[in-house]
Amino acid sequence: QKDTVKQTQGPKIVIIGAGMAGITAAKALHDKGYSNFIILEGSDRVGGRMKEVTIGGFTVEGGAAWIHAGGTNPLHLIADSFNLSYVTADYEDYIVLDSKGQDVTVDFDKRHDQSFDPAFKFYKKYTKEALNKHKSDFTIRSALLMGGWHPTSAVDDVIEFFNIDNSYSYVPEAISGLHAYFDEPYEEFNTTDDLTVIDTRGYSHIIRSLRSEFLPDGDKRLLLNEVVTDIEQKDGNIVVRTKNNIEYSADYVIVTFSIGVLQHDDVRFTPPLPFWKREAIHQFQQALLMHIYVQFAEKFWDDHEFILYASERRNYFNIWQNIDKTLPGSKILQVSVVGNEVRRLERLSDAEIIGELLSVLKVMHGGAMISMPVAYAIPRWYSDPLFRGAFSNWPPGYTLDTFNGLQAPVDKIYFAGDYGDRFNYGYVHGSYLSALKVAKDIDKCIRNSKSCVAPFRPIYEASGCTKNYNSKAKDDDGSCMSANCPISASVPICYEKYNFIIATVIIFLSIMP
Ligand SMILES: Cc1cc2nc3c(=O)[nH]c(=O)nc-3n(C[C@H](O)[C@H](O)[C@H](O)COP(=O)(O)OP(=O)(O)OC[C@H]3O[C@@H](n4cnc5c(N)ncnc54)[C@H](O)[C@@H]3O)c2cc1C
Repeated sequence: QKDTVKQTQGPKIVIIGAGMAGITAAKALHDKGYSNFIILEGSDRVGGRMKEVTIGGFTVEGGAAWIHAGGTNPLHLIADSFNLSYVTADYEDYIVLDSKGQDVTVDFDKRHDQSFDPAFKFYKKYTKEALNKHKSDFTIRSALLMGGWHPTSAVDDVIEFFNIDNSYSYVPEAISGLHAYFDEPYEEFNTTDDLTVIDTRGYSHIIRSLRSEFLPDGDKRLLLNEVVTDIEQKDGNIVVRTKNNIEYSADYVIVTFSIGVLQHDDVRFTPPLPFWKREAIHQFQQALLMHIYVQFAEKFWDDHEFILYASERRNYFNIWQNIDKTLPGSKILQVSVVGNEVRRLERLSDAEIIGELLSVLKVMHGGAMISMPVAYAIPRWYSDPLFRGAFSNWPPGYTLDTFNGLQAPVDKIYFAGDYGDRFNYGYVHGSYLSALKVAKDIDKCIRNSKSCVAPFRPIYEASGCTKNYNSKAKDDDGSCMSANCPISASVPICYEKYNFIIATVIIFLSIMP
């Protein structure tokens, strides 16, 4: 079965993925007058990493759960237009328990206010200065150390975890100091609020609502269960092939699957993506995060919104959220796990995970007997080949130039997703903003070929090899590329081209008396 979708009106655009980015891009193109697009989605639903799960009759969020930075955030405005229910998250409403079940909130607050907070403020100030002075990147850990924060106890660890790992799903050693934005989204959208979604229709209600504004139910331009395996550029055309062995031809392709999927090479690009693009993809990060939900017959825990566990082992079931507070009567607890711990847990069986959780809850509650949960939900994003993790993150040393390469199209293949906005990466609204930009770029390009995004060329190539640079060069065909050029040379020279001159000079010198 080959290419059953015929070109009807305007250039053919294939959008891969029906999460926030894919649906937003399709809607933006529709709003600009394009109808000849299709959306290929590998799973059986619209929504991507916004996915509700039902536990004991209550709807909770297995993926994205918050609108980070409400205010004038366009996502917040969209949520309101579709009457999404949410409450403002209260990060000040917490209790801290240690491994003897003692309430150590006072110690937590003291260490936080006297030592962590001043160091964190130093970090933020230092970042602004470092950006202004074009200093090189550093890790959050190094800035905290410079600010005088030296964690030495389990309480210190949980202070750090709640404030940093909990936002970025990475340890402070593995997050870019220059580009980890703590304040910027809130300044941009004039707010201090994060909004916790509590809608029985799920957070993904807003994607389905956006979709229904331009794609009626049953519209053949949205195809579910179509896992793309290949994207091939052939004779000026792009062929998108799926696991079902169907080929879709396209003039433009918008890739919206996660940076994790791109990194795992689940989709083969022919010819392979250029080296600068592969660098940009593989050097970025896909953070790992797991929200595990457990429902009990009786509520035995504290009423605070967050219950923090000052565990002797860092990143071991440290952050518990009291869902009973936001969904009264649900008797549900949620625990967040990040990073390598997610890799370990996703390999365990549900029973093993629940066993570990119960042991921790028992310790936190002073050895109390805790009965088995009546229901649970354990979403596994990392091991799902359609996601390969939770959200994108900026690693230390990753430059703005490389980030620009991450956004750049490769010929007529465009990339949109939560890695697509400098100040809002990793968020649902990052995907939204990125998709709007890509739709605009494609529209401009279609209307006037001179307005297409200029081919990306990394700075390191531009500085080393200007005259003889060949953008079509392949990595291994011996063509004149940056790798063959002295990066810091004031006069760019590519060795291959000048090999014969060098050889001639050597022969001449060797035969000189
Ligand atoms: C546990 C967790 C918690 C999070 N918490 C928050 C939060 O509170 N707030 C927030 O703003 N963000 C949060 N995020 C991040 C947020 O969910 C994502 O940034 C956002 O949903 C990404 O949308 P997207 O459309 O770019 O990508 P996706 O939602 O991943 O959509 C891409 C789509 O592509 C499909 N796909 C993948 N591979 C293929 C293929 N080969 N062929 C066809 N289709 C394919 C996928 O099935 C998917 O539907 C969280 C994520 C997770 C997992």
